Parts: sequence; C-alpha cells; structure tokens
Amino acid sequence: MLEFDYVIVGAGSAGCVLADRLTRCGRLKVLLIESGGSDARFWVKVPLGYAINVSNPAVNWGYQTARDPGLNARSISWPRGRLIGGSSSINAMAYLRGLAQDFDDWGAAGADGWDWATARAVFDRMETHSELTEQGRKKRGDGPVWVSDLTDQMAAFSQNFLMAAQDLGYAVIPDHNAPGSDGIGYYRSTVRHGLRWSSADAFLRPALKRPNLRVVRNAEVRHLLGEGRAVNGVLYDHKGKAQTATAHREVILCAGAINSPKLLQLSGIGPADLLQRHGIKVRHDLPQVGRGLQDHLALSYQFQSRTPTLNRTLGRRLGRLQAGVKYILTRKGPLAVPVNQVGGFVRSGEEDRLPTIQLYFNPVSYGVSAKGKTIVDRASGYQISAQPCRPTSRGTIEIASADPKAAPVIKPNSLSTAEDQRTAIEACNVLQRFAQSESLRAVTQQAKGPDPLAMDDAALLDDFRERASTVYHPTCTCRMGRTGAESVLDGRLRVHGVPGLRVVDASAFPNITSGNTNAPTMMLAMRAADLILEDAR
Ligand SMILES: Cc1cc2nc3c(=O)[nH]c(=O)nc-3n(C[C@H](O)[C@H](O)[C@H](O)COP(=O)(O)OP(=O)(O)OC[C@H]3O[C@@H](n4cnc5c(N)ncnc54)[C@H](O)[C@@H]3O)c2cc1C
Repeated sequence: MLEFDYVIVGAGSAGCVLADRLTRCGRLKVLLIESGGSDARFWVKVPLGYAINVSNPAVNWGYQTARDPGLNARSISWPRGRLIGGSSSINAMAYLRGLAQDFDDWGAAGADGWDWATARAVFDRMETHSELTEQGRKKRGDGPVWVSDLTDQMAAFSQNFLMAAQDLGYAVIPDHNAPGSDGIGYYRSTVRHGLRWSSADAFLRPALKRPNLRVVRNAEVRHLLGEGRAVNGVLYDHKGKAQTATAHREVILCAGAINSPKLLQLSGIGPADLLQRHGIKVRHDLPQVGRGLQDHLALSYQFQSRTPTLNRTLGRRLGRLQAGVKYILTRKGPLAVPVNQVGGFVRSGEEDRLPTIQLYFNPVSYGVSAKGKTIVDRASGYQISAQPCRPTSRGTIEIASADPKAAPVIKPNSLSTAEDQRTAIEACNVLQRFAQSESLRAVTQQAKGPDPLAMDDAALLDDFRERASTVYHPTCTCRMGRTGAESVLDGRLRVHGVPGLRVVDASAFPNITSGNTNAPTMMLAMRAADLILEDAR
C-alpha cells in the first residue's frame, strides 16, 4: 500500500496544476494517478493534430451522450482527454479567460471567495504571453502557461473575417483576454514554439524531478476509500491488479466534469435514490452530485470560396506533404496553428448588457466520415460558427451501473429553456449577418450544405437542433455553493459533509464561463492549490 499526504486523481488541466503547486515546498508527498498514458505523441504535440485526437480512442474516453430531446433526439460524441495532460492535451488550444462577470457570478451563486478581482490576479501570475510587436516577438509575464499570438502564422484568408466584422460594426480587437474587450480578432493559443503547450507541459513536466511527487499512469481509480463519511484513500487498477493508496491529508478528485461525479457516485456520495437503484451503499446523500451540468453548443455553416483558403494546402496530398516538411524544418506553417483562427465575443442586440455569442471562423472547410475522421475538402472553403455564451439549461451525469468500467449516462438537456432557444436563434442571426457582409460575399461562391440565408428563425432553430454540436466544455457537475442541498462543494472546493475530500476541476464551476473552459479550469486549480496549502498549515 502506498502512503502520501495527497492523492490526486486525474492528470488533466487541473490535476497537473495541483501536482506542481502542492509539491513545490518539498514537505508534502503527492501521488498523481492518471488513467491514460503518455502524451509524447506526434499528433498531440502538433497543433493541427487536434482534428485527429478528437476521435482517437488511444487518447480519448470517447463518451457519447444519451439521446437529447432538445437536439432532435440525437446522441452526440463527447470526447475527453485520457492521457497525461487530460483534455488540455487534445483540445483546440484557444485561450480565453472569459468575461469578468463570469467570476463575479460564481461568488453570487454561493462560491464564497470567488470574484473577478481574485480570478484576475491568478490569471496574471499564471500566464506568459508571447506577443508580436513592431520590434519582433516579445514576452509579457512569467507564469507557466504560455499564451501565444500566432497572427504571423494565420492564413491570409482570415483577414476576410476581420473585414466582415468591421463591415458589421463590430470592434476588431488585438487580444480577447484584455479586460472589457468584446469584438473580433485572432485567437491566442496555448502553443509554444510551434508545439501544443498543455497543462502537463506548463505544470507537470517541471515538477517530475521532485522526489516528493509520484505519477502513476495507465491506472484507473475505481472508487474512494474511507470510514464513515471521511475519505482517506483510493482503490485503483494498475497492471491488472487492484491497488490502494492512502492519503493522510486529502484525496483530490481532478477527473473532469464527467468522471469526478461518476467517482463520487460509485463511492456512495451522491443522490441517495440513484445510488440505491444501483445497489451502492449510501455514505453521504448529496443530491447535487452530477446535477447542474452545463456545456456550450455551437452551430457551423460552411461556404465554398472564390479565393484560396487552407483547403488549397490541406485538401491535397502534395500540399499536406509540403506543409509537413515546412513544419518539421521550421515549426511554422498551417500545422503550427490551431484550427480556430479568428473569433471573439459579440452582443446579439444593442440592449444586451454583456456579449451573448462567441464566434469561431476557420479558413478551411471539411466533412467528417462515419468513423469521425476529419476529411478536408479539395476545393477552397471556409466555416463560420456561433456559440451561445451562457446557456441556462442544466443536465445530469449519472452512473449507469455500479461497475466502474461502465460509461455514465450523460443527459445534456440542451435547449430546454425558452431563453436558450432564443439565444440559439440569435447566434444563427449573427452568422446570417456575417454571411451577408460585403467582405464575405466578395469571396464566397455558394453555401456548402445548409444555407443560413435561406432560413427564417423557425428553420434556424430546427437546424440548430439538428446539427449543433458540443464545443467540448462540460462543467458544473460538482458545483461550488453554500449548502449541500444546493451544491456539492464549498468555496474552498471541499465536498460538503465529507472530510478529507475535494474536487478541483471544471466540474466545480458554479456556472459555465462565457468562453472556452481550459484557462478558467487551470486558474481554478491554481487558486485551489493556494487554499489547500493554507489549510495544511
Ligand atoms: C476536443 C476538445 C476541444 C477543446 N477545445 C478547447 C479550447 O480550444 N480551449 C479551451 O479553453 N478549452 C477547450 N476544451 C475544454 C478544456 O480542455 C477542458 O474544459 C479542460 O481541459 C477540463 O479540465 P479538467 O481538469 O476538468 O479535466 P481533464 O483535463 O479532462 O482531466 C481529467 C483527467 O482525469 C483522468 N481521469 C478521469 N477518470 C479517471 C479515473 N477514474 N482514474 C484516473 N484518472 C482519471 C482523465 O484521463 C484526464 O486525464 C476542449 C476540450 C476538448 C475535449
């Protein structure tokens, strides 16, 4: 049996942060258990490899939702990283802090101690920005998370998206992460010197040399151990054997928004009726475990273009070969840039107090094969996508059986509120405006597939239900709040009523943030580490 001060379950965006921060002082012994394997894989490191990893079972839990009534009863694919770095090793690398209001909303929802001023101070010390200036590339900040401006690598075609934004009166902005900036610009990415810069690269790798950190890969935690309500260890499978690890101080679940609530439920901590239905002894009836699920949905439209886009390179064998050689020799070119080049936050109406829609523009068009493989079109094209920022629908994660190997039942409950249906239409209306803009009309041949300009609001909502997909941001399934009746964690990320146990990952968000969720998850884990170390004094 292994004995440690802290046992961390999951080496993803949050788990890597904690493994680093808790072992820095050298005084505390930490075990990090990860179900997946190494992240030393070519297509994990190459930014454009995102399109491959998203459907690669070797690095992915490959979840599938239940049939979702709000999405015309479709069951959709929910990839989650299963390797060192977790989802930060397979994500699309867009770096967005979110809006200031998102974090004030966390405090207002009962997450005591959380607000924008606190979050902002953590973001500031977490980031190093690699910026393009007139004097060349310059560094700003000295945090472990590398956030790069890749404007010099973007496809020339992407300029058309910025010009279209200007046609429509949206601000064109240099940095989405500067306070108060809504508008359209080039995305910043977690890429360093042409390679993905995951949470493992930023936090875990430098910590690996410390003798007080032990990392076990390819080891899946089955459930938590303890006496009464208190938790003091985990049972996990490794190399075909069941093993136990004891935590003298705490077990910290960082298994992500799907697997953290699943592990709580398998361990008898969750809604009593659900646990009893599966023959699991109730250790603590905590009704909100797995409830409160929020995710972002987006709808995309593709168009054939009159001027060359990335299809000219990536849609042809010779072009791919040339791009591959350029990347290997220089770490530059189309392979060095994540798929979403341009986008940002916009308001759908002038009366909106905050931006309501996030946009993504890609200078490439593609299809997806029956097996989920991305197939880039030969002819030039582009894609425009819109995501409502703050959905109000909430879904559930529930174990399907007491067998730890069984995938949980994911019910997103999408578009189940009138507000979400209205915002979905507004998101499509924004895309219609872009499709009609002078700058995009000048380079567009015709719609490839459904044409948003041929649809009224009812048809747009139906199209959204029929084709919208996840933006891969499940959150809030173990959310922070004041009491065990309305939430799972307190503001210090301790599980209500369960000594020795915290949950630190995207499941802890009280509400989904307006943008992509990797940056806020790492920020949450950085602050959680401060709180854990404070409590350990
Ligand atoms: C395809 C995709 C694209 C995305 N694109 C972006 C983007 O461009 N920008 C952005 O900001 N966000 C993006 N996201 C979202 C973002 O990456 C996640 O919100 C974030 O990584 C969540 O971090 P986490 O720590 O909560 O979970 P994860 O990073 O998923 O970590 C959980 C870890 O726990 C491990 N684990 C789970 N169960 C067990 C168990 N029983 N035993 C041991 N280990 C276990 C998992 O294998 C995993 O390594 C994307 C996500 C995906 C999947």
